[in-house]
Amino acid sequence: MRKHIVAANWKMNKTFQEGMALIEDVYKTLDGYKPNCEVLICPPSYFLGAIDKKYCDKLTFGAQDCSEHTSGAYTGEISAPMIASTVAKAVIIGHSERRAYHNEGSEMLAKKVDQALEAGLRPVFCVGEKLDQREDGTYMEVVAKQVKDALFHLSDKDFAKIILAYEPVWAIGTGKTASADQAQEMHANIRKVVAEKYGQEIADNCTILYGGSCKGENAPELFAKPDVDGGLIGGASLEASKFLPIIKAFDK
Ligand SMILES: O=C(CO)COP(=O)(O)O
Repeated sequence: MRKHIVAANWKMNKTFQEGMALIEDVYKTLDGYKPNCEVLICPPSYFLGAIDKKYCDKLTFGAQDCSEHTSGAYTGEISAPMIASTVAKAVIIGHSERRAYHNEGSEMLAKKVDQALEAGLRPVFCVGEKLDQREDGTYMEVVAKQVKDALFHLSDKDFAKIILAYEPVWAIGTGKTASADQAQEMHANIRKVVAEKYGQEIADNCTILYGGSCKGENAPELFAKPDVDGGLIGGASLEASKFLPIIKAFDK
């Protein structure tokens, strides 16, 4: 059966001290409790080298982005091998905020995915339509194209390492969640697109997360859908007490 994951994307929030305290808080809330999902925390990259390995028995860690280059004169960039030299085991790639504010398109994202895989990191690859694409009815094609253009050069073996995250841009940080039916419709279509290229078994094993105003109140309904395998959580991951109910949504 495919893996269920609840992932935190802290984005550009928390000072170092606040971040370390939040990791400790999340860890403590899991004391004496075994989640029915993997709990993945993606803080700003500069935290990663300082995270104590003791947390890794309950939490996994990841970065929010990596460079498309391996090393060299790219001031301010952080490479996949650098990330992989810390506790991190995963990296978010193609978040809509990177696509929008840093002009990241499929060609660049394909290179980032290659870098991550080469370094032994699991890419959490984000896709999602904008509001006008939802409204004009092209959202299925838009998202299918994002998946194909950045990922379909991969071998079966490499594609099997990809975690997908469907994050409708209109639902991110807006308080407007996709309904569970809207998420299910999209996730099922993504799985179909993957199956057409990589076969049913790889598609059935592919974890597809939902992201966009996911919180404790709506997570149980979203995660109950057959093709929704967890969440990629922004705002509600910034406090342990708000994050825990999302993790617990898999207990229901
Ligand atoms: O972008 C997101 C996670 O990557 C979702 O953010 P919010 O949960 O704040 O809407």
